[in-house]
Amino acid sequence: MEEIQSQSDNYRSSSSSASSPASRVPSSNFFYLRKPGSLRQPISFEDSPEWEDTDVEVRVEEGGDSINAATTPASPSLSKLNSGSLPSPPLPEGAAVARKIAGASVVWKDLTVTIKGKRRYSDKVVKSSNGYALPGTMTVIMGPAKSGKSTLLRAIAGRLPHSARMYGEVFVNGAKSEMPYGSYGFVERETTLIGSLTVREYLYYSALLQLPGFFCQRKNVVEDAIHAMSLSDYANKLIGGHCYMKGLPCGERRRVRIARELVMRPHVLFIDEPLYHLDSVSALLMMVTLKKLASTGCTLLFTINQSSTEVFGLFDRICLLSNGNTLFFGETLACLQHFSNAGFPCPIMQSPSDHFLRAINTDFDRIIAMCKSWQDDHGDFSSVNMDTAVAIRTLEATYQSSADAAAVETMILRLTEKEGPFLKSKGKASSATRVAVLTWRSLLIMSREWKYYWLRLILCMILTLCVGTVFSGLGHSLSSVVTRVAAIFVFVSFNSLLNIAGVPALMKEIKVS
Ligand SMILES: Nc1ncnc2c1ncn2[C@@H]1O[C@H](COP(=O)(O)OP(=O)(O)OP(=O)(O)O)[C@@H](O)[C@H]1O
Repeated sequence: MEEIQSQSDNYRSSSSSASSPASRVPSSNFFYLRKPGSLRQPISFEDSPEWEDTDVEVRVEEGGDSINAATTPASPSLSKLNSGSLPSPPLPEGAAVARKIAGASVVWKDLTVTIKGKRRYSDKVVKSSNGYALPGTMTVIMGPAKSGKSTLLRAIAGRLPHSARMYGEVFVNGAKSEMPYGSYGFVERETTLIGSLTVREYLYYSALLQLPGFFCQRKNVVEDAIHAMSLSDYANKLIGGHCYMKGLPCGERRRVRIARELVMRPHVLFIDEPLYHLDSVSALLMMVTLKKLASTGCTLLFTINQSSTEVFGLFDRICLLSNGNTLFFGETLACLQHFSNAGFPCPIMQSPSDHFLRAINTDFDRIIAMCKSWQDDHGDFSSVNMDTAVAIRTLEATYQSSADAAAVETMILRLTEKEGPFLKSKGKASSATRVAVLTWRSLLIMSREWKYYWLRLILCMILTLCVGTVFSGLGHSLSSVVTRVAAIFVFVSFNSLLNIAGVPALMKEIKVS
């Protein structure tokens, strides 16, 4: 402990400015952070009056904060869906309504995950993690690469691979049951999109494949999803990105993937790395859009490797992981205070997320060792002048004995002491509908891609001729050459036909749903 203390002091003195830890926590204005304890979202399902899966129209004042009030244009669908409540007075034309989704409280307790390698189960990838995500909030799992972020997210969502073993408990609305189909959405880091459909078409066909009911009812959920993900400007554009078609920008493609899950109107949305490969502007736009979505009541839980200061300021709670260990869980501003208390105050002008990851990412040790001679000549190029392993141990020990950890336990107890309403399954599209959609969509795609289809077919024929020549040159009999060539021809053209028709992507969708 003495070693830790001396290292902490060493770190403190090497940091760029300000001596007292408390004074190092930047003002909320600087980091766009709200004050600790100022979250006013419902803390459990009981506090969420709109539990049933209905929409509530809320008048939005003109000039209201667009981040804090998600608005959708008044549409007949909303009033129809709201039929269980008293009829509301007609809204003026063009008036905006804020849509309320009943989020669900998600709690994970003592969650540990091991993954089976070639022979045996690995060391723990996630170790005794505790935390919770509440309706109307954004909770982020942050940490360096390979720290177990995606594994924790998958474990909470019940999406671990078969090779993984999970210990501990996950509660949804206080109950230990699995989340039924359609009550939650999970957005993978990379999912296949069908390039020759427009955004609207893609979402429409996804809705048809995923939801039961009539075709016309899907239009409303699709329009809502487009609006929620700020995709209105791209709704009629081709997704593209293959067969020489110009694709949508990376940020919009990510938002389309999220919108695809939103057509189910999930209570909880899990997203693995929503900012993956996004530049800073697209990342901010993505986060503002997600913040808007969270403000409608949905519970958002996602992983992030790193973020800018502005983006960091939008998060409500943070779960900081390093090598599977939870170094902090709580409100974002409290995390800054936690680092400060442990002796790692965030230097002025440094992004909190950069600072956290700098302090806990062991890869930096290697870089510093590599640059040692250069560093001697040019002074310290890093604000953290301390063994990362020691920093991790210090932060973990400080967190375990902190009031933050105790507060998390109390909150978990509160959220799990009573079972709330179970989430209901949304039902599935019938097999007949799926077959019809598959056929119709494949025909549509082929009609759009026939040019590329024939191009591939011609390429296949050239390839076949070349292969045939090689075989003939090797002295095979004519009949066997013809047979082989025909087999290759059929195989390659069938394969390209399937690819073009978007069948693999569709099969994946059916499998997931
Ligand atoms: N299916 C799997 N099979 C074997 N090992 C796995 C599997 N999934 C994860 N791991 C291992 O678990 C550890 C944590 O992986 P995980 O993907 O959860 O980390 P991460 O923080 O999300 O990393 P990144 O940001 O790089 O994706 C890694 O060492 C990884 O190799």
